[in-house]
Amino acid sequence: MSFENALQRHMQTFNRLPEIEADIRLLSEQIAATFAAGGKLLFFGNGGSAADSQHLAAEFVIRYKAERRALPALALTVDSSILTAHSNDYSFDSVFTRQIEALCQPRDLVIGLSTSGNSTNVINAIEAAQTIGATCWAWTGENGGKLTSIADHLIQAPSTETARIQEAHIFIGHWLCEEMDRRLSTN
Ligand SMILES: O=C(CO)[C@@H](O)[C@H](O)[C@H](O)[C@H](O)COP(=O)(O)O
Ligand SMILES: [Zn+2]
Repeated sequence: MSFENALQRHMQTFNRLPEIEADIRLLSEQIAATFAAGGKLLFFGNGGSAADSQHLAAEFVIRYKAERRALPALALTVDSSILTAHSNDYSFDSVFTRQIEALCQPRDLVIGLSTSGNSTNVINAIEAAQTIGATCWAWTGENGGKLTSIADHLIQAPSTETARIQEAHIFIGHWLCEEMDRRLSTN
């Protein structure tokens, strides 16, 4: 794909983000309510979405732009001992499920990122979190895959291309951080 073509596809995806603005705003309200109630955010995904998970968890725990209190968020993609022990002894399909069982509480909000919507370890972890009673969001592409019929709520980035979907996901994540700064800023 040429540079111009990639940029055009990126712009097309971003121009369509207002189509899902209501979903993004609902998530923002739910995240604020989760923090207010003493709950935490749990992020997970594979590959680029694993990177997005830890990137966003860090923004909440450390800071985005404004000074505000530390916000509780965890990425289930970062502990190499947990990831390797579970995958070696059990299965990669349940690598996030085990951590959900250990860490997730009913008042938490779970965000599983999967551009295809079909990654088994993401699906299994969302189902485990639903059993616990947490609120479960899936961030996918516009097709949404299997997660469309499983997650409680969806952010369906308006593209079918993995890279463009990931670019939209990180934009949405940053806007959510922006919103938490606006609500909780102390300066
Ligand atoms: O970053 C990329 C592609 O841009 C890849 O690492 C990509 O995230 C991986 O292939 C993932 O395994 C794809 O999984 P998913 O998004 O379909 O759940
Ligand atoms: Zn990537």
